[in-house]
Amino acid sequence: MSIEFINISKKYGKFWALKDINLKLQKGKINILIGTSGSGKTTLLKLINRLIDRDSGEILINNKKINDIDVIELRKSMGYVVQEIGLFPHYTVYENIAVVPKLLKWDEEKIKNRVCELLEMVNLDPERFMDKYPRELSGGQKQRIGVARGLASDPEIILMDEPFGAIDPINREELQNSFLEIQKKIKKTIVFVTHDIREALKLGDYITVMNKGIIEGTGKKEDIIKETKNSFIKDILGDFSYIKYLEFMNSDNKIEEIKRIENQNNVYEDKQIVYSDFSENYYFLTDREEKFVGYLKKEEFNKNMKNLKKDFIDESSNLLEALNKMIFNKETMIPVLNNKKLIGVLRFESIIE
Ligand SMILES: Nc1ncnc2c1ncn2[C@@H]1O[C@H](COP(=O)(O)OP(=O)(O)OP(=O)(O)O)[C@@H](O)[C@H]1O
Repeated sequence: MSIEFINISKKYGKFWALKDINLKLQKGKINILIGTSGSGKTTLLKLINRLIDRDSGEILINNKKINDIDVIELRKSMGYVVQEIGLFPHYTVYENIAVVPKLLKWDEEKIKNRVCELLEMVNLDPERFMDKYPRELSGGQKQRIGVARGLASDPEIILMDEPFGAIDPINREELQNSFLEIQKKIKKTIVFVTHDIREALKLGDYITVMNKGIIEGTGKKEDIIKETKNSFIKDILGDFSYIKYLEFMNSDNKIEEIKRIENQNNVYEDKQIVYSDFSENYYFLTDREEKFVGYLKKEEFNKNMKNLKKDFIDESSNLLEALNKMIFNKETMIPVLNNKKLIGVLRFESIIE
């Protein structure tokens, strides 16, 4: 579901918390709102589920004005995860997660299945945790329950206000990783407030940078990273050099195809298949199941297999890992695997383009 803000303004007394905001958030993506303290991020987020009402302008969800939707229905249709977690202390983990499904009058069997599924999704054993009370959980575990609760009714939109803000760095990293794994499966429209640039770059597909109630810039993460004109955005990015950003980007659309060299079959060992890159600088060997074995420069092929290089990156690796391996191997490309199978190569040129 897309979310669109049209000429949205919000005043607290005489103070303009949001000034004429025009913004479209992307369906099925993680949309980050980042900015300095007091820039209006939380206000913008809470306008979406009408915890706060706008003074002027319209917010559209799937082209429908949210002020035309019953406010309770609107809230039931969205997940909401906040930093303070807000778990009910006298409810068990099960009861906390089941709040919205119960409001939606799901039958008990369906709720139970959903709670178990969600606990597994956030890496907590349902048997062990279902009947615990919030006071029996660590901060990181509570936050996982908070995320599970936000996802409970399988809403299309999930609003997250610094959900990992209060967690120590190690647990935070782990939670962010699980969250990315979950989002890969569920592909929800997520609006995620943070003031942590690392978190924004790690999690965001799209990033909106806010400052004093206005939007300084919005766009795909890759484009925000390359921003050179807006000094506020440059300041937010801080002393991150381009090489550091590579850690937050993956090889997605940069993988180059390879071609199978039919007549080279069995040249080396009868169990292997040969591929090359399109410019035929390298030859790649796989076994009969197409599992990667190694690669060589073309001129070395058939000569000396002891020079066979075995390094590769996984499709999900970030570009910094890829670059590291290239430098280590003194090569300008690295094979890319998915599930041990060779799917292409990544070149140095495509990292810097
Ligand atoms: N209920 C309120 N009454 C008066 N002023 C408010 C109220 N809520 C927020 N503000 C002010 O509006 C501005 C924007 O607040 P908001 O919470 O949206 O900022 P934020 O970007 O989320 O900040 P932070 O990162 O510190 O949470 C701030 O200056 C804040 O003091």
